[in-house]
Amino acid sequence: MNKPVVLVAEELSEAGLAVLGADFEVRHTDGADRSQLLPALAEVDALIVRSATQVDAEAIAAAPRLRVVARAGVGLDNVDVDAATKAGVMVVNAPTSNITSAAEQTIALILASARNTAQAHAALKNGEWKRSKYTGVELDEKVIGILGLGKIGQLVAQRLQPFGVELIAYDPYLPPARAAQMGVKLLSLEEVLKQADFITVHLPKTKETLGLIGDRELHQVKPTVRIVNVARGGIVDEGALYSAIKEGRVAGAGLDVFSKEPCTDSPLFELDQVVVTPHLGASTHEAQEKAGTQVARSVKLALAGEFVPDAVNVQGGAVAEDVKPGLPLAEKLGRVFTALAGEVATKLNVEVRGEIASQDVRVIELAALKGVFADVIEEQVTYVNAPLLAKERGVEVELVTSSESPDWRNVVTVRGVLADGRQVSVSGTLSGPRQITKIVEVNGYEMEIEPTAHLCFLTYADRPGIVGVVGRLLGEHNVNIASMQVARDVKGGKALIALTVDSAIPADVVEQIVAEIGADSGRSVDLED
Ligand SMILES: NC(=O)C1=CN([C@@H]2O[C@H](COP(=O)(O)OP(=O)(O)OC[C@H]3O[C@@H](n4cnc5c(N)ncnc54)[C@H](O)[C@@H]3O)[C@@H](O)[C@H]2O)C=CC1
Ligand SMILES: O=C(O)C(=O)COP(=O)(O)O
Repeated sequence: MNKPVVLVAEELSEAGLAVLGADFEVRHTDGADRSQLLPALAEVDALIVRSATQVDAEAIAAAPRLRVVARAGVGLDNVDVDAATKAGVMVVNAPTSNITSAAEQTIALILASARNTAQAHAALKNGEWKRSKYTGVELDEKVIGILGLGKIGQLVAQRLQPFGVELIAYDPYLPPARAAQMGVKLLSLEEVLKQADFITVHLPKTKETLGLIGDRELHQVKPTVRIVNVARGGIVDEGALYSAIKEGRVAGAGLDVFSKEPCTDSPLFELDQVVVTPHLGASTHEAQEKAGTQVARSVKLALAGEFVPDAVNVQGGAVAEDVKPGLPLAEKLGRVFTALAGEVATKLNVEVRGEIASQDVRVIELAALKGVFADVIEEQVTYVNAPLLAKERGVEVELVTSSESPDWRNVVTVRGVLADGRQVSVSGTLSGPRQITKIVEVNGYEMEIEPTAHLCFLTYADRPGIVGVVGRLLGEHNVNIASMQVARDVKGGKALIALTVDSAIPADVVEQIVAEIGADSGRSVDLED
């Protein structure tokens, strides 16, 4: 069998490559070069990038086999997560891998900016001993304004505390009590701009944050303020920053990131008050080793079809061990449901009853949805896009849980209402020590059958002679019956035959059976080809 192909589009640590091991074919390309990237994507199952590769809708469309995009770092602004989700492609990052490195780089730039370290260094190496020109400022007793008090912002706050500073922050999504625990006062953006002697940016680049610190904001700051950006270029508008420094409205800046990268030519580089580094926040051996190994592990899990804790576009939390066996069961029930319904339901309930219901079972709902759409949609259906497919088709989905399960330890039911008001349901369980998958209910009829490769369900008016007719017709078409169960509500009422057979029953044979026994419905289900 061919090994899954992992395309590494930017530098990945040796440790990361080692985690991937020999089970994958690892290919390399230069992700920043579109003419290399796009053709290289044609056959890949996984793509690993850092910040220089644009994983946009065009790139995703160029990768029909792609199952996971892994960002060996934090920021996902170079990955079109919505386009990936639509295509059923999982997106993962390594959310803690480089945060210490980014925080340390921030401290370096704050201090370098306060003490003119880089400029003095360059001058001295150029033979100039200039002491008064490079007189700086202390951090002691200064007010530091942190924009974005998330993982990196918090590490920066911790590291600045011993300098004797006052910490304030702007982050409307963080509870003030959490900030207070860290000795940080949460304020409005305007207040932070007004009060801060240093401003350090730790926001993600989003529609809201792009240009957040622009001309208007830079007219509100103290003229002695120094601004450090180790987050993303463009959050602080570069043109506005240039004018503010030029006009003496801002004292200096430390920049690790730029609106367009690589950036080797910028008006900001002409200003002596500006110290710059070429996006080095995550460039330490430690961060790269962590980022590489974390994403390699995620890629392995994703390609093995397992739950990936760092996935950013899969709903639900971590999957408990005793919930995991329920996933293939729920997916099968979803497929049987759609085969029984013959159409996509307008309303779906995924019910989980029994011991596992006390856990987070949202992933069972996802698995059921994946099954529901698996045989009716051309594109790949995954845990990632299944909820989106339901939403696009206007299917209302609800997860119902209960710890009560009278007959079985755990039961999963997929129940739906069709456009004409009909109800369809199918329930299953994992039975015995070997956890054998069993269907235990179809449309209200109790039964116990194993959902093997080929199944058939017939509903009809209970009367003698039906089993014989079904057996004869299947025999005539060389379809061997593996098992058969008959269930009914009351004698002479509605009955259901559930069959497992050794080969797919052709559609015309099902029609013939339905016609001969006058069945209300006949549905064959093929879970494997
Ligand atoms: N220079 C470099 O090499 C590195 C840069 N980064 C950048 O740093 C950013 C922050 O990373 P983390 O702290 O790990 O992320 P995080 O998600 O832990 O923190 C971001 C914080 O920003 C806040 N926030 C989001 N949108 C906001 C808005 N519109 N207004 C105000 N606050 C908002 C959130 O509430 C959150 O607390 C990343 O998105 C990435 O772009 C990350 C690592 C290395
Ligand atoms: O992790 C991040 O968000 C970073 O900015 C680091 O980017 P990089 O992996 O060094 O290209």
